[in-house]
Amino acid sequence: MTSSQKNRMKSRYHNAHSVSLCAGHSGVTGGTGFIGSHCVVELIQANHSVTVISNLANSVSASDFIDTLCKKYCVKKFIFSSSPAVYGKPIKFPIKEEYATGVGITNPYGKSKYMIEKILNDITLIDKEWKIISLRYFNPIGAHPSGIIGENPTEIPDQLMPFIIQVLKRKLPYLTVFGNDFETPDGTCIRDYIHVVDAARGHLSALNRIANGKCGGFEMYNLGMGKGHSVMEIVKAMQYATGKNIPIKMMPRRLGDVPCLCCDPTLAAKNLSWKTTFTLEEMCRDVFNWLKKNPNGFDDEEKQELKQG
Ligand SMILES: CC(=O)N[C@H]1[C@@H](OP(=O)(O)OP(=O)(O)OC[C@H]2O[C@@H](n3ccc(=O)[nH]c3=O)[C@H](O)[C@@H]2O)O[C@H](CO)[C@H](O)[C@@H]1O
Repeated sequence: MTSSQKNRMKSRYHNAHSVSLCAGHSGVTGGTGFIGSHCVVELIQANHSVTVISNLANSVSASDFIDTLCKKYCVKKFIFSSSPAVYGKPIKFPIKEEYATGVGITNPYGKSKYMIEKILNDITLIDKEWKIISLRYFNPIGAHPSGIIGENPTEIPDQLMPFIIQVLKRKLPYLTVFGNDFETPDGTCIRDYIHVVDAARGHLSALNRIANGKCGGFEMYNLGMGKGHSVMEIVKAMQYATGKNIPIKMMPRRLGDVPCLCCDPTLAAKNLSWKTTFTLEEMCRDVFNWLKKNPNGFDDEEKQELKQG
């Protein structure tokens, strides 16, 4: 991997973790791209092998994206980075793609994902040239097993694993556990965690489906292990992987958190020939490996590269 390729992967990782999962797709044939979360947009432009990454936060709406960017670059086939948040507060588990979306969504993030999915679905109904796969990936954690790419939180993170990383780095004194009174075995929320490499593989599988002409229009897939782990199980697994104590402080529930989000990944297995390959232990192992190799995140490497000119 050249240094510029590595930098591109890194910048995607910094922009939004969902977009980072797209790393390594620049070899994909033209006309295919991704819309990541937080309005980070990547287009892989037909024939020119040009990757345009624009952080368009707050400056572009979904309809602007379609009307201007997609039409301008002739991109009618892409992967949309969606979220299980579109399911709102599901009543049945594990969650299947056919379950209702849009009902009881507890946060604006989930609402925007839901609305964009609806717009994209409509587009594929009107114009059959559009082929869009929406990937609802559950909770991606981990790092590349090489230890070259990993999560590098710079501020106080909102999400669980980045927060634990900051505690392990002693940048934060303890992990705040949001609620231990949920209707789950240990009272803490259950999520379906997947390794970032599995999530990246899911993108490749989805791209292959589109490239092979098998995508019927707008399709959506759950990317998850099909097995949930509670916040306390994640803490214990990280303690085991690192051999370090992770201090915790119990706090009230966080607004919008649902007790359990755990998927049925059968459809992805059937249509995308995709399933997870990493265990929770391996996710934690790779986070720790990344941390050991990069105690200052990307900072040291960037300084080194600057020195070398
Ligand atoms: C509301 C929201 O934006 N949901 C997104 C968030 O899901 P989640 O809200 O499930 O992810 P998260 O990592 O923020 O939280 C996971 C679990 O850990 C708990 N927790 C989290 C942080 C912390 O400091 N302490 C703590 O206890 C939290 O209450 C939850 O039960 O991220 C996912 C990807 O990773 C998806 O993109 C979800 O759509």
